Amino acid sequence: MPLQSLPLPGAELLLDSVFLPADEANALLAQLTAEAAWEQRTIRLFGQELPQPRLTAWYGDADARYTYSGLAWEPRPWLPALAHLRQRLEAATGTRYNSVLLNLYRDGRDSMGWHADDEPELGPAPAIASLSLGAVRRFRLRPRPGVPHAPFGIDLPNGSLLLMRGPTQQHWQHALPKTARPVGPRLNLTFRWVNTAKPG
Ligand SMILES: O=C(O)CCC(=O)C(=O)O
Ligand SMILES: [Fe+2]
Repeated sequence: MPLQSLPLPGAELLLDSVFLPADEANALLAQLTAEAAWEQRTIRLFGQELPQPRLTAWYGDADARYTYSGLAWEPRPWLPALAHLRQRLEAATGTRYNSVLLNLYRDGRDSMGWHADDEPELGPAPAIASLSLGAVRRFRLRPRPGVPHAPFGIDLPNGSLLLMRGPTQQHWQHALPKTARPVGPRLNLTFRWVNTAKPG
């Protein structure tokens, strides 16, 4: 299915809810859950070190170093399955990516808080290709001040591709809230282009 545009002011948001067929998405979920180098990193919040409520792993080209939520990330070399997905996503979205952040939400207690992917390394209008595997979770968006729109939510099913690009990060924040519903694991991959710092 082609990417469909979601009409949000000040955003360019496109969704293909069946980018990968279910059998392929299920196989990838199992493979990446087993193979990725998962870590539970800590974040500093109000002077406290707290474990992030999810597991993460970062893969990319060797020079794609990145600072995210105040944490420095050294990319691990591409796993074959991730390199293959990168090619497919580059073809489907017409954009290049040099890294991918994997987030594993083990159950409904795992989550990601409100943020925008607006780190300087991503540039002013980053294209971020977000592939979801496993349990359906609701992805929420809320406008930053000045954007006349109510908060917005979309369910991201197994195998779906959400593309955020253009001014989306400037005008909107997003989050993956916890849910009290009993849900299985969900693995999300966000492919990004990180501008690499050139020495000297
Ligand atoms: O899990 C998701 O759908 C969102 C992940 C996200 O926002 C991020 O990795 O920056
Ligand atoms: Fe994000």
